[in-house]
This record gives sequence, structure tokens and C-alpha cells, in this order.
Amino acid sequence: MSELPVIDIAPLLQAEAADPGKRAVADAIGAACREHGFFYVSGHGVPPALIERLDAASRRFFALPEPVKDEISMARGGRAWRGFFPVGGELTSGRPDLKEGIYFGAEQPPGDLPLHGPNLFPAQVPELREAVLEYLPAMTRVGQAVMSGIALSLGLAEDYFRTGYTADPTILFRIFHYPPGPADDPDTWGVGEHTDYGLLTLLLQDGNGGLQVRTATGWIEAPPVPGTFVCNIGDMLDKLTGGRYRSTPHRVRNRSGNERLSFPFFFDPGWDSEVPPLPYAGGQRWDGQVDFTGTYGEYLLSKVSKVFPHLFEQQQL
Ligand SMILES: O=C(O)CCC(=O)C(=O)O
Ligand SMILES: [Fe+2]
Repeated sequence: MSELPVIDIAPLLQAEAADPGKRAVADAIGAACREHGFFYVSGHGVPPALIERLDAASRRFFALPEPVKDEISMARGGRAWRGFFPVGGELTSGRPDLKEGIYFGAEQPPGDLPLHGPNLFPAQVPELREAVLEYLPAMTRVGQAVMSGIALSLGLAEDYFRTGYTADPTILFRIFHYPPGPADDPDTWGVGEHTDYGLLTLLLQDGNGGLQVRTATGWIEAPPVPGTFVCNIGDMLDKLTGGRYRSTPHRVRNRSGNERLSFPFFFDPGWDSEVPPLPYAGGQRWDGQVDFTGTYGEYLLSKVSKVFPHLFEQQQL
């Protein structure tokens, strides 16, 4: 059993749901955000069959030989920042991670804007494209619903974010494969300790476990709970709330002996949006503010450059 709460967000997905139902969910979300900044989301409405298709297609992709996977390597994704990276290719806190993965974002036509453009999908696994393109809008809906609960919990109107700086959210989606690793090498992590940059992360993980969360009293596991996503607060929401809603460090080590897959979906402010302080609401002063000026896109670019320094130099973003 996990120490992190499971919150059924179904009322937040209903446009006409009675206020008291939404309010109770929002209160649970607010409490979880203040406690650990981590909770599980159930009642999210994403079909289990879609999740199964996504998982199966991803396993087929990662089982392909490396040269085939390299046909969609990030180097070919250019400034759009999409595609495959091999084990050790991504740095967290300056160290290579024991994972490989694929970066995706909202599917867009080619253009000059960094982190925007078409996704790279593997020709050998056509069903991956279908599953990802269905998953992104399904998760965007979940992201908006959780943000409506967060808005209510902050004393703001339910649609504060949805009609504001997440009206056209920045969506990043990744699929990670953690091969079974040297289980207890103290220096080797699937993902090293870090916090997430933005507003919300919604993580689908398979049954293998391995995600750990740093609490005031030490590291705890966030084990898989069937039918849920793990939701955690990013740095931006932490800053906006003056640290009341926590962006909590977490890390991954795959000790299962199996191939672990995870699917983090990042739900963040629009690329061109500025992120002003939250208004006075519900009798509460939200005196936090983000520590950057300019747009969310500029902030994100400065972060991503640290994770893939080589690519960043090549692409001259
Ligand atoms: O793979 C996981 O379980 C967590 C991944 C993660 O923390 C991230 O991508 O930010
Ligand atoms: Fe993370």
C-alpha cells in the first residue's frame, strides 16, 4: 500500500457536476498538494484499452534493434525536440540515466519554433502512432480536470487556468524504458533525483514499480496502483503558491528484474503565456511568483538545454 492518497477525479470531468462533489475532490487535491505534492488519480476516464495498446506498442518499439530505433533519433527531430534517445543519452542533475525513451509533443506541422513540430513515429510499429495521438488529447482532458480542482482548492474559479494560461497548454509526453539494472549500485539511477519544471505531471507506470518520492521523513515508494496515474506538482505551481503546494523530489530505480515502462505526460502553461502571480482568492494571499520573466516557452528552453547539452549545441536553439 502506498502512503499517497488515491483521489477519484470523476466529478471534475463533469461539466454539470454539483458543486459539493467538486469541492470535496478539490479539498482532497489541495491537502495532497500541501502534504507531499504527489497523489494518485482515479476516475480519469482514459480507456484501459487505450492504455493497453500504448503499452504493447511501446514494448514492441523498445525491443527493436538499436539501429532501427535510431531511425527516429532525436538528432533527426531537429528543433522540434522529438524522437528516440538511447540508454545513457539523457542527463538528470548532470548524470546519465539508465533509461532510453522517446520524446513527443503536440502533433504540429513543421516550423521554426523550437519544441514544436511533427512527432517522429517508428514505421515498424505503426500502432504506436495511433495510440500516442489518441493518448495526448485524452490526457489533456485529465490535465485540465486536475487543474480545475487545483483552482478550486486555491479559492479560484474552476476555469481560472483553463481560460487563462493553460487555455492552449504546452504538452510534452515521453515514453521511457528502464532495462533491468544493477539493482543496488548506489550511483546508478533510472532517473536521478529531480523535480519537474512545470505545473503538473501525470505519470502512467507499468506494474514493476521503482518510483520513489522524497518526504520530510525520508524516501517512500510510489508503487503502481492499477487504473490510476501518479500526479505530481511541478516547480511552477510550487513557486506560484509560495511553496504551499510542493514540487517534491523524486527518482526511479528499476529493481524488478523486468523491463519497466513509464509514460510521463507534462501539462504546462501555453508556450507564449506569461505566468503572473495568482490573485488574492478565498481569503488567502498567494504571494508566490515564478522566478523568471518572459514566456513559459523561454523558461522551458532554458531547462531542456541542460538535459541534452549536446543536442542543444547541435541544434543551436
Ligand atoms: O519514470 C518514472 O516513473 C518517473 C519519470 C519522471 O520523474 C519524469 O520523467 O520526470
Ligand atoms: Fe519527474
